[in-house]
Amino acid sequence: MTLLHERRKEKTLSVVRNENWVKPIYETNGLNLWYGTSHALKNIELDINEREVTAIIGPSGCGKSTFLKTLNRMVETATDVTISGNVTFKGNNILGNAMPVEILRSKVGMVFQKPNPFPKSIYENIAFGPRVHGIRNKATLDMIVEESLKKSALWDEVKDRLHKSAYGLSGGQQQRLCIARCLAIDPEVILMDEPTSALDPVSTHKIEELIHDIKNDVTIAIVTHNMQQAARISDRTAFFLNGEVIEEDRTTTIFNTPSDKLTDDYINGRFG
Ligand SMILES: Nc1ncnc2c1ncn2[C@@H]1O[C@H](COP(=O)(O)OP(=O)(O)OP(=O)(O)O)[C@@H](O)[C@H]1O
Repeated sequence: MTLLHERRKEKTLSVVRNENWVKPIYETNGLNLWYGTSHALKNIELDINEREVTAIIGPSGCGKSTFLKTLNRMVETATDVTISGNVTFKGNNILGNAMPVEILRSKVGMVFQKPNPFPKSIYENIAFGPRVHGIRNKATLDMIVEESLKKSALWDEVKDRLHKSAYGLSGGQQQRLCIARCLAIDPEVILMDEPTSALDPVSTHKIEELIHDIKNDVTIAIVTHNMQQAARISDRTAFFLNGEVIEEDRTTTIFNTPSDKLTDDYINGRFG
């Protein structure tokens, strides 16, 4: 039995005993993924707990983004991808069309490394998702736009230019706009793939504060190469290496007393 399997068993027992009770929103069991013949994810057993921030760390090419994208079915449908195992969202299997992509993505937002606002106004970027979900009333849309921009700490900076192009915003503001766009559909989860790697330290700090502010309402899984960032913002951390989860635990444990030497070596900069 691997360390992870032992941990899972321990966790199940502690849930049964109601100790350190956590509720996974995503559960992955025996998840394997191949790009052609290249085995990118190997027997992943990793939960994402509700209303926690889970950091996914590991060296380049170890499968972090592939895992994250699997959670909203972004890779599974690509040509030449083979996938096996289970991924459940709130107890329901999401793989193989078991849950339509539109339903899943109405609950799970995604933020990428490079901000990707639509070529529309700031207002229209935020109103787009709610409109797709059938909201037409202007007063309601105005309220959603304002609330989403306030939650993403952007309102004060853009309230006088809501109908100007989103492309006129700085990179950091665009990234907060993309987070606001996710928040506008009232998601249960936001998946973030290196959301600050293209940003300066001040913008990075604002995004980290934003993550801290919204984490009571929304579950966050974040891929990051920045160890300090993972330590600062996450509750749990999973360390990936060569397509496997080597170790996952409370972030304080991973950074202070990791169980696996590989984790220790990675977080202390001895490789990767
Ligand atoms: N579309 C694809 N087709 C073929 N191979 C892919 C594809 N996407 C990723 N891979 C391969 O799968 C492996 C995992 O890639 P992935 O992008 O998930 O790693 P990562 O840990 O996120 O890397 P990075 O930190 O550099 O972004 C790598 O070997 C990569 O080359």
